[in-house]
Amino acid sequence: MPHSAAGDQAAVRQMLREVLVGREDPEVFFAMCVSVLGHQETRSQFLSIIKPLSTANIRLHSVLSSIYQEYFSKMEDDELELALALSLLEMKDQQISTPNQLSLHPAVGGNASSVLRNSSAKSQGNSCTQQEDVPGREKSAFVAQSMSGCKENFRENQTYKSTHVEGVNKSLGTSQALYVPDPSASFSIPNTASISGQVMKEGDLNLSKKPRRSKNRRQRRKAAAQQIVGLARSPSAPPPVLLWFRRDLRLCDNPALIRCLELGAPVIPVFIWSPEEEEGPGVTVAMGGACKYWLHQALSCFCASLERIGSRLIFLNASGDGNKDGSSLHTLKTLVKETGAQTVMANALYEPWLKERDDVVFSALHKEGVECKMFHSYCLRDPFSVSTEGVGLRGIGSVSHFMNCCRQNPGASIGVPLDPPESLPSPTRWPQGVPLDMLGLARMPRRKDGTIIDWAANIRKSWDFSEDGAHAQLEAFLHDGVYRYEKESGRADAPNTSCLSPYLHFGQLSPRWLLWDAKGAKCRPPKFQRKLAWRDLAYWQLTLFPDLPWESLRPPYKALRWSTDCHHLKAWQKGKTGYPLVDAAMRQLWLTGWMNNYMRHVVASFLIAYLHLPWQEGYRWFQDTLVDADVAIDAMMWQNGGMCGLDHWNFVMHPVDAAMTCDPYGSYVRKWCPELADLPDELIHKPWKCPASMLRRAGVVFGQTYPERIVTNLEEQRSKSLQDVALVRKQFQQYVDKCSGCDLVPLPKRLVSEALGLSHWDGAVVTEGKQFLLPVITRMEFKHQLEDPDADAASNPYNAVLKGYVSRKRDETIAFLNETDFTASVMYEGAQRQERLERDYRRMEGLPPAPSNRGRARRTPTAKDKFSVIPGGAIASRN
Ligand SMILES: Cc1cc2nc3c(=O)[nH]c(=O)nc-3n(C[C@H](O)[C@H](O)[C@H](O)COP(=O)(O)OP(=O)(O)OC[C@H]3O[C@@H](n4cnc5c(N)ncnc54)[C@H](O)[C@@H]3O)c2cc1C
Repeated sequence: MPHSAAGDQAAVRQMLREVLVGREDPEVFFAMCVSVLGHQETRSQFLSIIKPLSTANIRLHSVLSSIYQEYFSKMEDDELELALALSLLEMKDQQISTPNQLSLHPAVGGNASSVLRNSSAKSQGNSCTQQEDVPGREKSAFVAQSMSGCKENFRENQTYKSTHVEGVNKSLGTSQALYVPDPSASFSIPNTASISGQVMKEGDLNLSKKPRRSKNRRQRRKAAAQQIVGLARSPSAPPPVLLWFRRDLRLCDNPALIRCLELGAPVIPVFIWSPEEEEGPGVTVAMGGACKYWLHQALSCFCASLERIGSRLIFLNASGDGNKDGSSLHTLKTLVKETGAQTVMANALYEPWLKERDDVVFSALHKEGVECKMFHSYCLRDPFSVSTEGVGLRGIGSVSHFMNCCRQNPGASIGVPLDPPESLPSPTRWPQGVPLDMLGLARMPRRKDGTIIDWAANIRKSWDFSEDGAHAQLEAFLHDGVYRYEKESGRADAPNTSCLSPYLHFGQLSPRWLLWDAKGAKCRPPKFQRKLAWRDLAYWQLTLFPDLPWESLRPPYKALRWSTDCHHLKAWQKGKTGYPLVDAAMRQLWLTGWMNNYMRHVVASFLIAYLHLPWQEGYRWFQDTLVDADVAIDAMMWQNGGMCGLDHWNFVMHPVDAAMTCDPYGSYVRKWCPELADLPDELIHKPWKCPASMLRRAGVVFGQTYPERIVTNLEEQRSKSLQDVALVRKQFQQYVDKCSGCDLVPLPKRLVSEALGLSHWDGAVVTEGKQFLLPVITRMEFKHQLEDPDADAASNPYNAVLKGYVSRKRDETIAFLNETDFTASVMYEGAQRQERLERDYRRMEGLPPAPSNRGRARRTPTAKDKFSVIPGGAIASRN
């Protein structure tokens, strides 16, 4: 495709429209202009290109003008240095391009650096169609793509969707439709990350890098362009930057990482292991066994990713040799001295004790002349900036209230996900770290005979711990599970949820990236998108109530009579309660480090409402065994389940009724409790109802092959739980609102200030020790129970035990089925015996098998299937 200046300008205008609709950043756009038009032409034409904006979008016009001014106000010297750096880069690039590649694609002669430096270089006749065929030559393809008026190829390659935006086109003086790129469009990008005056290493050009999903290409182009801007701004070799990785183990959408690149300095990625700091002041079990194991694997994968882009990850143990105070601050100070770094960058964490640690570290380093920058990316909203202003406190704790707060006080925009860098400039000398194994994250216990107990073998089999694994999981979900998410995310027997929680927890996937992809997917269940709001809500609550992981928020509930039966606790932990659904879930947790949300509700209800064990026990076990154990989410959920959080679960899951809904054919139970595999579907969730002959045939012996139930009278247990709550509410009436009957919770100072309309906490108004009490969401059955604390649960009209069926009619049917299930099971057994005899007879006589009885064939569950519907009412609408 011949090159034309008109074509270049058209491509630039096209990009400008992208900026206007917010799909591209002004800085990126400017960098594109430089690469497409060249230095001189950008200098002479840029202002006229953006002129239409001076009336249509004054703000954007002024942003672009100032970028232009800043760039061209650089002194001659800077430009010379930049040119030198780029030509070194170009030389190196040519050296490592194999002759094969060049001869295969003779038309591809230039690269981004030469184009940047000299606009004439771009006229070497690149073709858009060549881009995918040129391994390691993406720079040229990128330039070709953005230039030459190659609109046809441009569209062809990118599957553009036509979206007409009249006003915008008008302001750009064109009648053309505005094209919005399909997120799945493919782009090639330049390999340009280097620092001025520093020769790139081979690894920096990343020729061998596994191509990422095509969906990312547009964004990768953006990051690369940002690097161009960075290059232009940092002409001399600066001291290295310490990039402090914590729970942001990813290359994609990592603001601190991209910001480092923009500085144009060598980057030293470090990871500091400091378990005491992680744990914080209370009992958080912030890094349980499964999490540590995941972290170890994730660090190993991330280290490999960094190596692929020419860098590495330095591991440091805060309490290692020579670091007596065992702090991250001490470790960083030492590192600053050793490397001469003058900047430290990181992405923020929001656990209050970690934020406090970070504040201390950054202010101490700052005092020593080190520039420190913290970026936000762990949640969609910075939890410290979410405010109730304009919304009030009514309904606090619910996700709807939280979303209202975010809507009312939007704060900084969520923005567009950032692309991964293609390379990372490395320092001339790396500091010394320790091997990853030395952090002791994946250390396994040993038996007396010295052999290792590899408890993580199944976890290893179940997960891909890498960032690529996260993206593959996301993609798989958006192609399949997402279509069933809205109605069937509660199914235990089908993978209908995203299984992304550990990746989100360790920052291998950013919530913004997830949101962006979920919004771009064909099927966008609002329920799924709300899940990310739940996640943010948990962090917000933790910032408001730092005691969340260990102390009940509702004061009376601290006095609840909890059971101390450690046998029950052990049985629950090991999946030996005698209730197949609970056992299956707890065994899945132990073996894989995960279970879905519905199952977490089931086992939590069982622990709290039926075993009366304190919610903190559940929280701690989850923290130790979940690979996604997250102090904020786990604590919020267990507090709510434990009846003392800001919100109440308005339901209790019955271990058998829930099973009929989430595992109607028993396949989930068969998988995790194989000793029950031969029981029929109808009775697999209640083996104690099986006739002895059936148990015998299935090889089930209670107390031997499968445990006896640890509690038998569930209704009685439930009533006791309800009565206990009524008792403490009666005892601590000062925490029950007389008008509404709701529980009252002491408000944290931050919320008091907001309620009083103070923009900052004012010590003079909100005095220490003075409690402000707020009525919070309270279960109807608790309010009712207060009238007659000794009444049993069955007589409470608001009884929160979910039957697992949507309508009353269904409930009645099931009640009937429950009553008759023994008779039914005996009849079923008779029919099966008949079938077996017939089968044996035919086999003996050499007859073909009997044609299958169509009426009996197992149906594939559908949305209309009574078992396919997750419980309605409370849980469906609340999640
Ligand atoms: C008692 C209990 C304890 C829990 N402990 C944790 C925990 O330690 N860590 C954890 O990540 N989740 C926890 N959850 C929430 C939820 O069960 C998991 O996030 C979910 O099962 C993870 O699977 P997924 O990625 O397939 O979820 P999806 O349904 O696909 O949701 C996508 C993402 O949204 C977020 N999310 C989903 N549900 C919730 C929720 N209720 N609250 C906050 N964020 C949510 C998670 O990050 C999840 O990965 C807990 C739930 C309960 C009932």
